Amino acid sequence: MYEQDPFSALEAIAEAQRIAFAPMLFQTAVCLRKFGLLDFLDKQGNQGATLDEIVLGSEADEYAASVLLDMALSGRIITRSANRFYLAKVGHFLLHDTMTRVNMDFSQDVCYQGLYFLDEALKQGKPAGLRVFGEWPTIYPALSQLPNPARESWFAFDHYYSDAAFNAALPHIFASQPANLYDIGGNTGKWAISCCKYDENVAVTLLDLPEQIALAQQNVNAAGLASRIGFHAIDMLGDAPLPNAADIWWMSQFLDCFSPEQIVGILSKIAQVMKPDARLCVMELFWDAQKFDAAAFSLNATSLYFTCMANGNSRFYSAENFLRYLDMAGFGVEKRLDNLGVGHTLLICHKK
Ligand SMILES: C[S@@+](CC[C@H](N)C(=O)[O-])C[C@H]1O[C@@H](n2cnc3c(N)ncnc32)[C@H](O)[C@@H]1O
Repeated sequence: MYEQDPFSALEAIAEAQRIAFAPMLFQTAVCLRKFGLLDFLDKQGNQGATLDEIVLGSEADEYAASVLLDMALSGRIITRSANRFYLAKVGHFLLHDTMTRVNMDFSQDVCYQGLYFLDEALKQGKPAGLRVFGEWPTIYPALSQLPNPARESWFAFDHYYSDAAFNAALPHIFASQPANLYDIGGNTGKWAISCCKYDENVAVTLLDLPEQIALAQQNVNAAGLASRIGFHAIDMLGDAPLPNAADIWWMSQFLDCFSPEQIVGILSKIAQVMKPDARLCVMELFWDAQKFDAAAFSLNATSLYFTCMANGNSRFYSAENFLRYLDMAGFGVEKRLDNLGVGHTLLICHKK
């Protein structure tokens, strides 16, 4: 992957301008959606629309519509012929594709303002952009308190990616009929609830930071599963002893919240206490395990969210590096399943 320079000189200088003006193109796309221009052009279909018709059919006045439409032409979001504008394929996906919408909302609502501080975050190893929302050392204790729309967009992004993979992972996890499952970094309780619905005999314990547990508890109570899902408030980076009754230690999109040293530290502590026949099941997104270039691009872009907004020292890893961390912590990979859901990898591991 990424071994060739794919562009001619002319293509490369054009590409460089797209990068130089990337914020303008991005904000144009956000506004085209927000002011209803994409929606209107979509409804117009093959008929297209003139500027006057777009002004009447959207929330943009003539000036706003005209600057947005011109940039949208250059961004290949729309086309124009004989004074009529038409939605192009890129515009269609910006409007209708759930993954694109979730990614754009996350970029705009969670990351955009804070990313200005990326250089500071890189130099200090701290999430310097998080200050746009408040004073926290990392985003994790702040998740349930983030102002909207940042909070909603954060959870929509997180769930969009894990939900699809959850369904695909369930049969693999329950093949060994675990009686006890720990959901480490269980967040809102979605996976814990899915497990209890999938297998009526399993008991789940959700381990997360205390701030996060409160939110998960509400969801579990609402699902009527309070008797089967227990909670254990814990900082996995701290010294508190770990419980050790699990047959499965499940971690989904959890270890990407940590630096390599922290990952090896957390996994080593688990290896020390886990039952010999228990399994560690890690579901992660690896950029070098993706089928599509756009997926690797999205993951590498999201790593900068970890740098600037989340904690300043974590990322989406390559599978190549991550497998080394598992090995260093004393785990062997028994089974690797790529391309679950939207590009997840499930690693079923045993203690060596
Ligand atoms: C990206 S979310 C993953 C949520 C969920 N497992 C999923 O797949 O959608 C990471 C979770 O790890 C939790 N977390 C982060 N740092 C933690 C720590 N030091 N100890 C325990 N939990 C932590 C966060 O509160 C959050 O719920």
